[in-house]
This record gives sequence, structure tokens and C-alpha cells, in this order.
Amino acid sequence: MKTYGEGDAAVHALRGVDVGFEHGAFTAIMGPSGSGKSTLMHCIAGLDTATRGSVRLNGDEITGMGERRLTRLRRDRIGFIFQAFNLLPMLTAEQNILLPLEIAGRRPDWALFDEVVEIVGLRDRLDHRPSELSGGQQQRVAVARAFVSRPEVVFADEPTGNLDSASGTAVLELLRTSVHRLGMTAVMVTHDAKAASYADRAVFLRDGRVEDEIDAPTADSVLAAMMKLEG
Ligand SMILES: Nc1ncnc2c1ncn2[C@@H]1O[C@H](COP(=O)(O)OP(=O)(O)OP(=O)(O)O)[C@@H](O)[C@H]1O
Repeated sequence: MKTYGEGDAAVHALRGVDVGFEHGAFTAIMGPSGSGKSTLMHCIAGLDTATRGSVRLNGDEITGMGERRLTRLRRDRIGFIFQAFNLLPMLTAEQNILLPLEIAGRRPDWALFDEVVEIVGLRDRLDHRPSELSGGQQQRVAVARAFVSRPEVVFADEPTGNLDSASGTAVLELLRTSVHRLGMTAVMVTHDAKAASYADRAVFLRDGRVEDEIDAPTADSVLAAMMKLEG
């Protein structure tokens, strides 16, 4: 449960959401604007705290953790992909990919680095700075950065929101490939039915509640579920 504000001004952004994200799967969180998608992602990623209830990452309770422990948890156990790429402009693609590991004081797993770079197709762009890369390539750097530390879960918040349709499709394909080939776990917030169709499962929110879910979603089945939700 997540409530913003108090009394008459209280907004119940999440009400009794009970949802799990299976290891090794790529899950999409869908729902109309204001349904609580971002709030849910922020609560499960340790970016915000649920007002009541429990959030567990591989069995560890994160609700009630202080800011310092949450910062460490996000750094060591979670990968993030944002709509706005969030790369550092003065670093090369390779340096951007390795930065979270460096900050955590961890040595890269070079075999994994090579595999991730191959999946995202950036081998010949590793020395380029973000300004020398297209939007789609920058997001591929962000995908590589999220997976190269082998986090327990990768969260992607509207990862194709800033991309044209072809680059967006490429990013979704390699997100799915990364999850399946590397045996990792990802959760993506999106309002795009086509984007959700790349996931193994789509979970639908409305008014802060889980209203529906679909296994092996297609663009059509997601659109139908959205129509039902909004109708
Ligand atoms: N910091 C905040 N303070 C007060 N209310 C908030 C805050 N953040 C979100 N809300 C409210 O909580 C509800 C859920 O918002 P949330 O951003 O999680 O929805 P969303 O499904 O991600 O929407 P969108 O698709 O438009 O991004 C909305 O009614 C929103 O106005």
C-alpha cells in the first residue's frame, strides 16, 4: 500500500497490491496513466518506501530499510534502465557500462561483459561517447550497464519512451534476449501494448490495484486487456 499525502489530500496510489516477479522472467507492468505503475516500480526497486505492507527481494524484506541500506541494495543488487538513458557524457560507452561496478568496487566479470556487449551489438562502439551515439545505441549502452553486474533484477521504466519505433523494437528484443540468455530477471513499466508483447507476462494495474495479468502477451491480447480495463 502506498499513500501520498494525508487526510483529505491523501492519494492512494497503491491499494493492496500482491504481486510477485518470477526469477528468469521478463514482466511488463501496464495500466492507464495514474494507475500506479511508477509508484509500484519505485516501491519494489527501493527508490521509494511503501506506506504499509512488505516488499521482498529474494526473501529479504526491504520495507523499513534506511536510506543507506537502500542505496547499497540498489547499487549491489538492482539494475536500472530509464527512459532518458542517463549516461555520463564524458565517459565512453565501455566506461559507462562498467561505471556501476566501479562505484561498487567490484571487478567486472569479463566473460559476462563480452556476452552482454555482443547481445547489445556495441562491440565497435565501445570507445564512443554518448554524443557520438544514436538514441537507440545509447539505450543499448544503458541495457548493457544494467545487466553487466548480474543484478538480481533489472527495472526498466518506459525504456523505449524516447526512441523511434525501430530503435525501440531493437531495445525490447535485446532486453528479452538478455533476460533469457543470461538467465536474469527484468520488470518493465510501459504503457505501450507492443512493448509489453516482448515480455513473458504482463500485469495490469488500475486505480492502484492489480486487475488482470496475461502470460505470453501479444500486442492484441494486451490491447484487449487495456480496453477492458479502461471500458
Ligand atoms: N509524489 C507524489 N505525490 C502525490 N501524489 C503522487 C505522487 N506520485 C504519484 N502520485 C499519484 O499517485 C497515483 C499513481 O501515480 P503513478 O505515477 O504511479 O501512475 P503511473 O501509472 O505510473 O502513471 P503514468 O503512466 O502517467 O506515468 C496518481 O494519482 C498520481 O497523481
